[in-house]
Amino acid sequence: MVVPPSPPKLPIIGNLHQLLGKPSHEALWQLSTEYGPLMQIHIGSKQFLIISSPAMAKQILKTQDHIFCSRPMSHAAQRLAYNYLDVAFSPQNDHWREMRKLLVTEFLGPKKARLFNHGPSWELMVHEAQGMLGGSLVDNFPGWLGRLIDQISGWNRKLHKCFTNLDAYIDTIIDDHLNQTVEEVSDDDKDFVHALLELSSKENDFGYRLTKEDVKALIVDVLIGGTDATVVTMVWTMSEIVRSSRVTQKLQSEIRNHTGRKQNVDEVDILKMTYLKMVVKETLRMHPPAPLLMAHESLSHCQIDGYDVLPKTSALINEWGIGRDPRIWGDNAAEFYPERFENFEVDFEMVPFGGGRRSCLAMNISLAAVELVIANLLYSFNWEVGYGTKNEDLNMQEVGSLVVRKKFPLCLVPTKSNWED
Ligand code: HEM
Repeated sequence: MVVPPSPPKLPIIGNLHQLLGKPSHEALWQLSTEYGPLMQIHIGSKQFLIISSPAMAKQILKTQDHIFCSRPMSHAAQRLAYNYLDVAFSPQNDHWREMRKLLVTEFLGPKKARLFNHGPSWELMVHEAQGMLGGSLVDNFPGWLGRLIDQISGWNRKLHKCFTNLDAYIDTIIDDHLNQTVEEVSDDDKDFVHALLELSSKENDFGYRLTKEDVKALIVDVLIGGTDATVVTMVWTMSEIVRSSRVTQKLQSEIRNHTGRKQNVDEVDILKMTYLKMVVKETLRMHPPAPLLMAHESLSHCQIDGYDVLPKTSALINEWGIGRDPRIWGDNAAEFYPERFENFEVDFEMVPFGGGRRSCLAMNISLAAVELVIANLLYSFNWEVGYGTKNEDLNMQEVGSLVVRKKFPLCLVPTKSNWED
């Protein structure tokens, strides 16, 4: 057996001590500069394969996708996703396949069911749930030690409270939908939850009838995974635009030229806006909302680049690090420069939506939503950071591990632009 290079580890904890004190994606990127693009680390008894180059990412997401298409089990995912009834956290199995097909047809298919209205309180709850999904010791230290630490540290109590709140919140979403009368909701008004509830009252086209728990688990995916990642991307995009007057001017003139004089920018106008697409792409290069994507677990033994990889190894692709690597993006890798995509054919250098069987199924609608929102914000308004801070000095600090967002909320002051005069 030839195992991938690995930093020296300590008894019991493995490499845990090398990840403390900074975000995991940063610590892992630093280690990879010493141990290479295919590195193995251990946290307790669990092994992880850390991927830090486009060539190795291609191995996981394409060449050996049939092997790395499962997800690791974790206590938080099991609890928050109703015992893996969802898509995102479910191991590879028949239920996952059914749910994924269903999400694609109901959420992204011709009905293109819109997102439901979350109300004001969802954000905090979602961030709390994402925090829980980042870490239970019992996942990496099975047995009495992990259980004891999770009990003493209060982690179990926290997970229970988080799940109870989330579950109650999802119940209210479902009840609100069930209480609407046929007259109140026209076909055009129906959203994703209406679509799911209809499917729980009859078999779908694939002969499967959704249970209430299935419906709840799919709402969790959209809430915890989808909506937040899309909003986070909008915030990073707007932040990068505002920081650069050059990008703002170039983008505003593209948006206004292609839209002409009307109330709003629409989906058809967007199709012609090539610079806007490059701006969003550049944002995702520098600020992928999921910096390590989601772990892909191997189903069987395989070889990558001459190294042996054992079954049940979790592969983490350091999208954040690859996106900032000067060996790929040149000396200006740290600069927000959307024009780089004029001459850059992206393959596995950028995979902010993952790839292969477990890729994000909402890539196209999410990109379209981000582009539409940004175009409308810049069409009629100019934006200032205000409060005595220059636009170029906007604070860009990050926070979070599963999803990385701006540490400080983005507060901007709009002024109506009179560009038409
Ligand atoms: C800008 C917005 C978004 C980004 C950057 C994003 C990113 C990702 C990433 C990195 C993954 C993991 C891919 C992998 O493991 O290879 C993923 C999976 C997933 N995403 Fe998204 N996502 C976004 C929006 C959405 C939305 C709006 C939905 C709503 C339906 C969604 C639903 C999912 C689901 C269900 C999965 C799991 C797929 C599977 O495991 O089979 N995402 N997404």
